[in-house]
Amino acid sequence: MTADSLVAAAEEVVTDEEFDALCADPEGKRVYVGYEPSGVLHVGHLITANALLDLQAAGFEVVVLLADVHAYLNGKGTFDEIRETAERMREQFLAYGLDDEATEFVFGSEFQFDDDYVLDCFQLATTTSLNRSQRAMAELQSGQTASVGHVFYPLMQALDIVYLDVDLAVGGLDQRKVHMLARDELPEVGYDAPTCLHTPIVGDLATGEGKMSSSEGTTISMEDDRATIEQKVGDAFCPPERDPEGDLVNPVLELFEYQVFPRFETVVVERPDQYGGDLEYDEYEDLATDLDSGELHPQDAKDALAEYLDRLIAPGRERLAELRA
Ligand SMILES: N[C@@H](Cc1ccc(O)cc1)C(=O)O
Repeated sequence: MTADSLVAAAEEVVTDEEFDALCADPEGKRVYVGYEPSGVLHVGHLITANALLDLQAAGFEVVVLLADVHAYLNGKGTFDEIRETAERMREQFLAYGLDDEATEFVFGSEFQFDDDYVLDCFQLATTTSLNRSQRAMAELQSGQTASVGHVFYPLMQALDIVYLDVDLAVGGLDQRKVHMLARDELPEVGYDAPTCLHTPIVGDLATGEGKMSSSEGTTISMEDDRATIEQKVGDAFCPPERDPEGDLVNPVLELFEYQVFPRFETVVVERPDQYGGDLEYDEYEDLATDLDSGELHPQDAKDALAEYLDRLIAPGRERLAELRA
């Protein structure tokens, strides 16, 4: 089994050999993703969640870290607020399809205040340079001056991998520097270097630039109703042809590639008979090629994307509504 066949939306694994060895015998192997609690899941969360679903299906044990202490260190609110948000996040992950029985949800605060953890963290603080830790964090908070909390953050993230007894650390490509720090620095304090898997980052929906995020620009969240999804996707940047240089990112295609095709066997683009009738795709590449050639009109692609995103999000959206009622 390879990274590509196992996790449909993996951008890279570090290293291939280590990952292949884990996949050859996933029994009892643990994978995790950590999330700073946020009240509403959005596409960024869902892409890593897809990787977890794939790995769960392949036989890995899945751990979801609700990183309450990290969110606190990152200035995301009072500790009580963060804990409450984490609980809502858990509900939405389950509604999205993670198996309740097979998924272990852990709050960071359950183990990050233990004496051994804290002492290890301080030891890592003595062996890791300030510069390295700050650089690892820089990706996460663009333009922000690092606080002392921000340089403890990556050290703790590295130690989480050890204390959660994780074999494979999963995260978006933006977690790469933290994971590389973990690979280099954990052995300095006597622990193994973790194997890592990184999922792609989807560009902003409206412009295709940068990273789709909930704090800036346009993303799709689990709160969005059908009409909102249609409107956001309808307004999305979707150049009719792919850019051979690869500089122009098409977020509509990215969502098909990383979000829709990994979760559906076939994608049907509905079209009235006078425009050639329905199109059916088993593979992302075929859809992208048809968009390039003009066989598939961007508007029809967008309508189909809205339909499939809505199907993915609906159970979590309903769960959110129940929690609020
Ligand atoms: N750094 C992750 C959150 C995280 C925190 C702790 C971890 O162990 C793992 C992940 C993010 O930006 O969302």
